[in-house]
Formats: sequence, C-alpha cells, structure tokens
Amino acid sequence: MTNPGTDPRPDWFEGIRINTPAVERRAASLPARRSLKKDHQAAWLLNAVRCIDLTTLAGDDTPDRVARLCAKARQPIAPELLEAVGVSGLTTGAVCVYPTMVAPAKRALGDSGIPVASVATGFPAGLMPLDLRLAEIRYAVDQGADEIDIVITRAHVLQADWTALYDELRAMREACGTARMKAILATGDLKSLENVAKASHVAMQAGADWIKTSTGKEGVNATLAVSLVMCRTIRDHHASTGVKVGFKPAGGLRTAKDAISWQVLMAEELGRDWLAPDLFRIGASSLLGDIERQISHHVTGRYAAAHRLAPA
Ligand SMILES: O=C[C@H](O)COP(=O)(O)O
Repeated sequence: MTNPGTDPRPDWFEGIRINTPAVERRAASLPARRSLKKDHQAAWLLNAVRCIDLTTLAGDDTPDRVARLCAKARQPIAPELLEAVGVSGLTTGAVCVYPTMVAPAKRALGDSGIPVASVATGFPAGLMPLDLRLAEIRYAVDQGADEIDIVITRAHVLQADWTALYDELRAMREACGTARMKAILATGDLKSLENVAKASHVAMQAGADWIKTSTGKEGVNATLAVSLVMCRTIRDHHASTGVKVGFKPAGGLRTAKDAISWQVLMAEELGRDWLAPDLFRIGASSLLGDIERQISHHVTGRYAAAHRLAPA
C-alpha cells in the first residue's frame, strides 16, 4: 500500500472545529471500554508486539546496540513463552533508527523480512534547509531504509501556511521513492487540536502512508486525545478518497496497558483493519519489556524477575 495523495484540498479541513472537552472525555473513557479476558489480553499484547517499531534514537547509538535491537526485533518474546501460547514466527513491525544506523540494521536483520525505518529530515526539530532534508531522505533510502519517518516544519502549522506544509511534504514523499513515508507531526508543538487535525489532513493529502504523533523528544508526546483526533482525520480521509492511511503513536508508550489502550482506540475509531502492521505501528524504545513481563505472567501465573527476561 502506498498513499498516492491528492491535490491540496484545504476545503476539507479549513472549517474544522474541535470540542476539546468532548475529545478528552472520550479519550479518558477508552482504556476502560473493553474488559479483556485473560486469553484475549495475551492475544492483544502479542498483536501489539507485531505492530511495534522497535526504536533506538540516541546520541550514543552504535552498530552493536543496533544489532542487539535487531536481535530483539527478530525474537521479541522468549521462545518458551511463545510456545506456551502456541504462537511462532512473531517479530516486531520494524526497527526504527537514525540514518547512519540503517546499514548495520539491514545487516543484522538479514533475510528476516523485518523492515528498517529511518528517521530523516533533521529529526527531531527539522530545522535544516529543505534541500539538506531531502538529501538525508535519499541517503537513508540509499542505505536500504524501507520506511522513512520524516518530521514536519512546525512553523508552517503555527503560521497556518498549509501550502508550504503540503509542498514540503510532497517533496519529501517524492524523495522517499518506493520507501513508505511516515509523517511525524510533533503534536506536542502544535498548540491546538485543530492544528493537529489540519496538519494530519495536509500530510495525508501530500501522500503520507502513516501519520505519526511525535518524535519522542517533545515535551508532550503521544496522548490518547491527540491520537483520537488524528484517527478521526484518517477516517475522514478514507471516506473522501477510499485510501487507508496508517497511524503511529510514538513517544512515552511504555506499558502493556498503553499498548491495549491504543489498540482499543484503533478498533473503536477505525476498525480491525487498523490493528495490523500495515496500518498501525507503535513507536517505542521501552515498551517490549513490560509486554513480555505481562505475557510471562499470563503463562506462568507470576511475574518473572526483570533479569530473567532479555532487556528491551
Ligand atoms: O519514534 C519513536 C520514539 O522516539 C520512541 O519514543 P520513546 O523512546 O519514548 O519510546
């Protein structure tokens, strides 16, 4: 699936008004909306694993650290636990790294079929000249990246310059070539839910394959309220174009409970198609550990000491 985008259609979002208290109430009610039976809960947690973009985006990343991350992506849950729940061949949805770590990631993932996602465009702030940001995308694709996580220029949103935002995203989409593009909106910087909705529409019109909440580096990262607003724009875009755009919450998702809450959001707002890695990713550097702990608890009836599970 690749989103072909549309011509700029500001008329699809200019009149958007958002009832923030209503969005916040609905978001707050989501975690409690489904009381999951035990087996069900394990199944939802395993589904979250296959949707994780297992991420390392740190200044001290090294090829060795990335190789360890990739080993975890290939075998995210201890084999004996997977055997106990009757699942085989589980991997994460992708690994997500900086551009210079794409080649080591590709090497480490070998023929596993797990995609490598690279951040690009001056991640996380994006404040570099456009030609350099586009060159960075091309570099990452050249290194073998299958997916590119770009960041938008927040100033375009804050100045309501939707044409500049569309043009920039269109150029990035083009630079991605056959790699799929995730557009990080950095919602914590965008000041209002209206801005989040408008930026989401522009990103989808410009051809983003997923819209993503955050870099993990903003003061406020993924929240359920922001995610709810973004999911509703995905629904509207689908109704207008027939194209299904994916969603990626990222930043601060650390617990199995988070993994369930966001999946409930997808199921309730967008339907089951959006519970598969093609249309749903969770960007996270330290979520897997808690999920594995909960699955271990499901299998053995007790919590394993942290040192018994591989670090995630
Ligand atoms: O895109 C992924 C984010 O950088 C992950 O953020 P996190 O480290 O808070 O999980």
